[in-house]
Amino acid sequence: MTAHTVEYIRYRIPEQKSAEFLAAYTRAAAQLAASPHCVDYELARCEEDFEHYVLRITWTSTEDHLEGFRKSELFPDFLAEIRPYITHIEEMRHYKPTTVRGAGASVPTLYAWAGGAEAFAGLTSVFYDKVLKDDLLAPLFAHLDPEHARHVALWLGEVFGGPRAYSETQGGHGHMVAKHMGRGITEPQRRRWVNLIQDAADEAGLPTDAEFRSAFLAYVEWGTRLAVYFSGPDAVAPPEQPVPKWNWGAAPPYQG
Ligand code: HEM
Repeated sequence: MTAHTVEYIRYRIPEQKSAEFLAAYTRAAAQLAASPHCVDYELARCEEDFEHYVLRITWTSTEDHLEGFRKSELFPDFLAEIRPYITHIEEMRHYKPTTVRGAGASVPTLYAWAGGAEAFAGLTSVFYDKVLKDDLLAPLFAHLDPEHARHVALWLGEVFGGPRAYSETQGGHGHMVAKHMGRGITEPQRRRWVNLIQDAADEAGLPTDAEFRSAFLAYVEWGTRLAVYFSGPDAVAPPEQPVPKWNWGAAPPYQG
């Protein structure tokens, strides 16, 4: 369960009022957009019956909606726009999302886009060949488990939307974090890791499109900075949590 609350407001608006209703909500939406308590909103119109509309507003919590937004200086302007339509409301209630949620397959995962398990196995094989020849990194990996490259490939595959292979065979997020603890990774070593994995991505033939590589690098930046933190003297092991999931972010794949 997330803390977020989804408010659904169902309207039945007579056809002759629909243009002014939409215009009023277009203006009222400015107050939602300005509210730190509002996560997102969407007004949808029924395709089968044009008089039906559903407004979905995700609030940071029910209390934030009722005590935050409704008592904020944004609310009077919001209410002034929508007041004429209050009598047309058929339902206005708060809902809590359940665990049944997810994304469909209309956008391929980064894992599928990269080429699946084989692509990540190729990447980490090239990468650790480089690591073991590298002056800054080789000392850190002096006692490398021969299975290491394969484990990291499973990890990356899971992070990028592939099967839960690392969680199911290696022990999940906590196990991966523990592998870095006490290793005292320095910033120059982290940066070298970042550089070498990008060289390896080129050599292993991972896709070179801007969208894939920017998402890939964003994860590598995030993950390596966490690795440095967890390897340091002040690290506190996190509570057990699922392997992070990385997605395309602001630039989804170009599917011309
Ligand atoms: C996105 C960044 C990173 C990822 C995804 C990653 C992934 C992993 C994983 C999955 C393991 C455990 C392997 C296993 O279960 O056998 C591991 C271990 C390790 N990682 Fe990382 N790592 C990252 C960053 C770094 C960096 C920046 C360094 C050092 C410069 C580093 C050094 C190590 C070392 C020394 C081990 C232990 C190897 C051994 O077992 O001997 N990692 N890493």
